[in-house]
Amino acid sequence: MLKIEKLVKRYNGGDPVLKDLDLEIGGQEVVSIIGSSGAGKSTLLRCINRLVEPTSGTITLNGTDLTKLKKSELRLARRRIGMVFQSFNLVDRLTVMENVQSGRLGYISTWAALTRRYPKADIRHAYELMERVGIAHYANKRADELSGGERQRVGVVRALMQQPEILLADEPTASLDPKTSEQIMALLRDLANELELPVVINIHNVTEAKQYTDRIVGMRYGRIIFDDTPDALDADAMDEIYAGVPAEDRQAQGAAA
Ligand SMILES: Nc1ncnc2c1ncn2[C@@H]1O[C@H](COP(=O)(O)OP(=O)(O)OP(=O)(O)O)[C@@H](O)[C@H]1O
Repeated sequence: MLKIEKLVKRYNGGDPVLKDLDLEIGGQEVVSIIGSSGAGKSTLLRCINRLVEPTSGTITLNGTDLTKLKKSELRLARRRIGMVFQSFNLVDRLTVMENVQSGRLGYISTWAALTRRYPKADIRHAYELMERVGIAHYANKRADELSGGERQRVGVVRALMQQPEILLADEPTASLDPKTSEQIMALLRDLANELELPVVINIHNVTEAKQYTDRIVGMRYGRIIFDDTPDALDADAMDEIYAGVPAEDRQAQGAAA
């Protein structure tokens, strides 16, 4: 269970970009966060793993208040939070297996990692996950030899290797073509169910959010103004979330649905 209470974020003492935000995410829910550019979606996601430091408020993951952790404790806590990125964030010159094993960095010794002496159990687990997402045959290929969709599958497996308690995905499909994008969304949804893992996806494409996620959180100016099932996201709710965004831009974001 992730519980966010009264979260505030100001960058450099400026106006708050997250304003007393409350949010609870539990179980194997797949939650999408939508909202126009600048609404605070990325800031919210990055506060959860403290890539961005919250100004005030609490973020509790299964009983641990992440906002109170010191640096050394934070390193351990970050293992519990998997992250998938828009630009995949792979090391191009490393193989798929090496990239995937970097998800274990918080668990194994630096020496083992540097010499690529991965524990047998980690190799077995990596193969299982790579099989599951369809990239096992690429284990020894360099990451930069893969397509975007394949690279994102590597990113997903790397995050799952951490055995996280929650998976955060920051616009995971924004760099992909529409068909591949749908495949990755379906994969995230299915993995959430199979692994009983909550997944939070920051996404611009509202059509995909509606199709592949259980719950939609709509943000505007640093506040949550919609939190409901995809069916409840009607034209009025869309107008409220995207007020002022020209219709053609909503269309471009898939937000016309
Ligand atoms: N490092 C930063 N320093 C100062 N201001 C920032 C920083 N990062 C984000 N902001 C500001 O915080 C606000 C929220 O930005 P954020 O990136 O969280 O929005 P978003 O909803 O994810 O937007 P997008 O969909 O365009 O990624 C914006 O006004 C942005 O300019």
